[in-house]
Amino acid sequence: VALSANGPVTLWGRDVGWGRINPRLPGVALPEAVRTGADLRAAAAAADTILLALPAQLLAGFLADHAALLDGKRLVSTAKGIDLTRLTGASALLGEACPSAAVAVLTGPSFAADIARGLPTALTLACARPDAGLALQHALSTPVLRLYRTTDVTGAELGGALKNVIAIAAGVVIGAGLGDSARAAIITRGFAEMTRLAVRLGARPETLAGLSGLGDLTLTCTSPQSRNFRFGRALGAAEDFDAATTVEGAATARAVAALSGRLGEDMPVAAMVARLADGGVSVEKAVEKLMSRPLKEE
Ligand SMILES: NC(=O)c1ccc[n+]([C@@H]2O[C@H](COP(=O)([O-])OP(=O)(O)OC[C@H]3O[C@@H](n4cnc5c(N)ncnc54)[C@H](O)[C@@H]3O)[C@@H](O)[C@H]2O)c1
Ligand SMILES: O=P(O)(O)OC[C@H](O)CO
Repeated sequence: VALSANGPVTLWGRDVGWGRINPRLPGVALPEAVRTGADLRAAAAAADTILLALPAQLLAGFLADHAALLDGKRLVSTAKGIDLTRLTGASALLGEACPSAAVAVLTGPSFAADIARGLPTALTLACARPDAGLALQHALSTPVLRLYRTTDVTGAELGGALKNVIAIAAGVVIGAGLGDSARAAIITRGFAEMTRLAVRLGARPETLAGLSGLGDLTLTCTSPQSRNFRFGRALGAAEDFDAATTVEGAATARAVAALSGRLGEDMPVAAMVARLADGGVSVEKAVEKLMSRPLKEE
């Protein structure tokens, strides 16, 4: 919807039979410049830039089926997670499956419903190739969608993935009635964890402090529009949660636990989210464990 401000857009999906209004975006009709129902092969062949809006845990499966159609294109992933099997982000999966493609990630604080309504939004466009990054920044920015550019793909991608884990923790805090002060603590200590792991994996710290890290962390930890926050809130309140809803932070917390073990990095909040999401610890015990860790310098 947003990108059609810049020219024709083809929307491909397995389930676009809903016509011009997606029931998941009520009140937003697709502009005329958006064409749906296309054959993927023909749509991919005609495109030079392709946005892939797939959850992180499903991207590898999609690429196994369709990578040949995508190679050589400018590929932009919106996924915010770490693949649990390979312990990598979307850019590595895309780079491996499509070696001749220019790979980028589009990330930052942005609810689909806000963007579709044309509300002003600022995002990070990360691409290791400066020329392709500059071209994408200009091709994908609109009067209400402002893209900032970086070559730090690792930092941008990890910020977007790790904020979902911390958002679950923030939701747990609110759902369990632990208060706004505790939420501020979990956001801040969570941000320290995010930065530590990302820098260890090659990210620049300033990327984590930008839209893709701190910006998206702030949004996701404070808004009930966030699925990750709502999932955590349900966990904290011992309420049911719709298992069909995509909650990237749950699988990513498990991936972070595996990565932190491999790297010897202490990630106490992420480790606790992984255990909470798996039902391996009660909220009371998780809080007690986090609060009784040895006292240390900030
Ligand atoms: N929804 C948002 O507001 C938002 C905002 C920014 C980033 N993101 C990120 O974008 C990614 C996708 O999010 P979403 O909200 O669209 O997820 P979603 O799970 O709600 O939708 C994903 C869509 O992908 C389809 N899909 C899954 N596997 C497929 C396959 N093999 N072939 C074709 N289609 C397939 C599903 O049918 C579904 O329609 C996530 O990583 C998310 O964190 C989402
Ligand atoms: O609904 P969430 O928690 O997946 O968050 C959506 C976007 O990542 C917010 O930037």
